[in-house]
Amino acid sequence: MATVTYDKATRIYPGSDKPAVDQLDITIEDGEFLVLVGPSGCGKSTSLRMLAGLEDVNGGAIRIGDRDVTHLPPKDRDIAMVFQNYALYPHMTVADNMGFALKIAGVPKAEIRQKVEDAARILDLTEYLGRKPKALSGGQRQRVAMGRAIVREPQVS
Ligand SMILES: Nc1ncnc2c1ncn2[C@@H]1O[C@H](COP(=O)(O)OP(=O)(O)OP(=O)(O)O)[C@@H](O)[C@H]1O
Repeated sequence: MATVTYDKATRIYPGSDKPAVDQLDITIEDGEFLVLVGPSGCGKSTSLRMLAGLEDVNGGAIRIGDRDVTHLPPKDRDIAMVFQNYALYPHMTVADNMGFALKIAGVPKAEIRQKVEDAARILDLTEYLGRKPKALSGGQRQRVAMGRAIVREPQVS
């Protein structure tokens, strides 16, 4: 894990005259669990998407540990994120969904199986590993999306 720093980070969407996120200044310490609370449209998702590299930062900077990631592409940031719609692959089982990023990264099959089984135990998903997402409840789908983030053991999740 690592410290995450927003240093007056600002996002102005093209065509908008008002920042969606205006000089956000916050440090999230290594191991700290932070919840962003605020009214709809106040900029919570935009703030997370800036950290993940899915939105341009138009002012200020974002750092992960000592690295300035402000202009790094998402793939170089070592971040995992769970999206609101979970973005699960409908044709894959729960186990394959959870292990997919590791498979792409070339991790050996036995190691993937072990990591997926460990994450499934934590998330109470063991009995669903062979199911497809359409046969799961909303909460179970959400936990699969979390499992997919956990198995990668990223620096930030
Ligand atoms: N792609 C976009 N283009 C232009 N404006 C956008 C875009 N995405 C979000 N916004 C605007 O930026 C502001 C912040 O949106 P954001 O999605 O970060 O809010 P939020 O706090 O996560 O809201 P919610 O709680 O409803 O999910 C809103 O006014 C929204 O309309």
